[in-house]
Amino acid sequence: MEAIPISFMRVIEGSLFTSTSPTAVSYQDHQLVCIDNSGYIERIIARTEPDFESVRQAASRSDTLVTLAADQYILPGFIDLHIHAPQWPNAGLALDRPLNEWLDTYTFPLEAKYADPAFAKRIYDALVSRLLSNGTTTALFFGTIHNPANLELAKACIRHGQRGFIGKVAMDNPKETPTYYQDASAQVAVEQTEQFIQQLSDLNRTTDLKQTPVITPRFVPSCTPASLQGLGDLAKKYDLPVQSHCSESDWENGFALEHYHMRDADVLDRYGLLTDKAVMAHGTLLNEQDYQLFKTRQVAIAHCPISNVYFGNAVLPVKRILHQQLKMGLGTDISGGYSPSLYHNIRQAVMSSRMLQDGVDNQLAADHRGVANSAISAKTAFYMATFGGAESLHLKTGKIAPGYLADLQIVQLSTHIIPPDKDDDIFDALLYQTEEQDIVQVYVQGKQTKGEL
Ligand SMILES: Nc1nc2[nH]cnc2c(=O)[nH]1
Repeated sequence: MEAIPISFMRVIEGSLFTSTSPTAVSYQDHQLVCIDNSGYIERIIARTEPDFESVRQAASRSDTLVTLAADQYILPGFIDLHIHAPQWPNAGLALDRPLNEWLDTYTFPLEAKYADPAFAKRIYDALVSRLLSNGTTTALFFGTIHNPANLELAKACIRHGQRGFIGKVAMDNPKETPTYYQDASAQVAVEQTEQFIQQLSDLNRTTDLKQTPVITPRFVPSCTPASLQGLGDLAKKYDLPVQSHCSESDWENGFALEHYHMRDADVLDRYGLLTDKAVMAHGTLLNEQDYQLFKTRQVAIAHCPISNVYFGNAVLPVKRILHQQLKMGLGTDISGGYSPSLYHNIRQAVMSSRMLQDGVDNQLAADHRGVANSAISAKTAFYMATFGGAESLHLKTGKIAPGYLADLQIVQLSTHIIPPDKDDDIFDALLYQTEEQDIVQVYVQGKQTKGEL
């Protein structure tokens, strides 16, 4: 009996790299990545398998075959685990100011402009397409306090084909937020968060690419105990992800100690905001006790290495934290970080970790200068940008394997006149050299969002 040909939505023929652990990457030469009609990878067929040729020919006949050039590679799409969508127009501005001054003079005045949904639509359209163009297939976004603008962000994600996790920002503490940009009360902050949950649920009825609402207390200083409590209750009621900033700076750490006589993480925990679906940005000043709390609650950390150079007051000890098996992904933190590219953040994560290991004060003896055993490899940074982020968001993506969502980027290694021949060298060259123009195609749930359509 003749085998019934299986029809795939798309078949991509090429070589791929995917993480297998926080320190290892697998290279698979010349495969067929077969994507089913729901956007999942159904099979990966090696050239040595008996039906490689028949599947390839069937895909070619049905015009669903994409064949890569010899210098192109398939990588998982990246997950930006911390990004402030409204801050995109400020990328690169005022990074020499301290965090609280930067917020007051640059960030809050810009975010207040999103009271105008037309302004929001213009910026969010530009941002979402730029992120996809940089290989980011999923993003965990902070929005603003305004729901019409937050809905524009969700609609931009759907229009361009990006998976968004989106938070209506809650900030109701009148002492730490400007009158022109604050929730009128804790009740308003919580009610509008709940309203946004309903609005996204309605919007999701119109699309296969679901957008997820996220409970988003900006950070402890901008919220009152009443809003923190109300938001913790909502997270439980709807079983939703939570995002906030935690121990990002000495100032933020000091605020919790002064006002609550507790550590920043303990304040969030008191109000039920540290859950297994919580993602806390930065954490540069978390201590060993905080790591234990995060481990117990299964909280993830969004490491934002470029931003941390400006606002973090310390280098996050990524290797130590991953060693304790905490979940961790990578974020751009636009506009605390100036770049929309997770490639740039991968590089900075490696560089910062090496500076942590060697130390920075040249007047100290070598054995007192740094923190031993801190350097991470590009493989570890890649793991965070892919599988680490996916795991933090409970998503079946970030890996190229059967059963995973086909969120993929096709990258061209065009910069080397003499291309490296070892897999490890090709991988490093890709991570260190890729810029936006080298990402030739991007797929989210198997649907193409960048490249010739
Ligand atoms: N980096 C950063 N930290 C914050 N803490 C509170 N708000 C912000 C923000 O917008 N960016």
